[in-house]
Amino acid sequence: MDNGDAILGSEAAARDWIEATFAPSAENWGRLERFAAMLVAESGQQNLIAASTIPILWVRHIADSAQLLALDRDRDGLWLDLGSGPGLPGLVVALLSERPMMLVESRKRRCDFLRAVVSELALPHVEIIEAPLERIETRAAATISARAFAPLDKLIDLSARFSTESTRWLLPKGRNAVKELALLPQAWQNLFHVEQSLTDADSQILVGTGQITDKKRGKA
Ligand SMILES: C[S@@+](CC[C@H](N)C(=O)[O-])C[C@H]1O[C@@H](n2cnc3c(N)ncnc32)[C@H](O)[C@@H]1O
Repeated sequence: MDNGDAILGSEAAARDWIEATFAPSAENWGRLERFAAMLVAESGQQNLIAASTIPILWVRHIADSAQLLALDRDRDGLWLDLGSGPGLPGLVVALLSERPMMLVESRKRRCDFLRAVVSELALPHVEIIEAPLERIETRAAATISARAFAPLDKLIDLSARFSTESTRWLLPKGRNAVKELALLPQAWQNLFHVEQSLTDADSQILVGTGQITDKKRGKA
């Protein structure tokens, strides 16, 4: 992916991009369609996605999530999705790859939805942790994603303990990506670069590699 790639401007373009990029089997396409339908249906019951985004679900949520997997291809190991909500991006990634996926979400009702999807779509590689991130056991994550979870500084404070030297950070940050990055200590900034979002011309994704420690913040 580079800045020359076109922005996905329609639902058809989003589906085509997913097809071309991940070549999902017919069974996995069916699962992805089912997840999309469950997401729309459940949005009538609880506040999962903005109603205005339902007509553009494949661009705004499905491809927007899938593009993170495209930034982390050919790697394996635990993927930790923080503040997963209805499974964005975590469940989309889990539907397009076999990476072990851990979804961390503190709200019970959202976790009920996640459990319903995992059960109906039979996704044994997905684990749902219903708890505040602050309270979960530390484990080494190969990839950490977080979409609309917290301001960058807070997000990193909460999640640094899951990182190792090889952790890939995938943090969609909308139009404030560069500004938020600039507020971090320089040594932390150095781990990241900025990728253009494929789904929104105004949005960017912070992509990083490495362990974040207090030493890099400048503390002893
Ligand atoms: C704005 S939503 C975004 C959900 C999803 N990532 C998306 O992009 O649609 C943020 C989610 O983070 C969850 N959350 C907030 N603080 C949390 C914490 N400390 N630990 C775990 N989940 C948290 C909320 O319950 C909510 O579902």
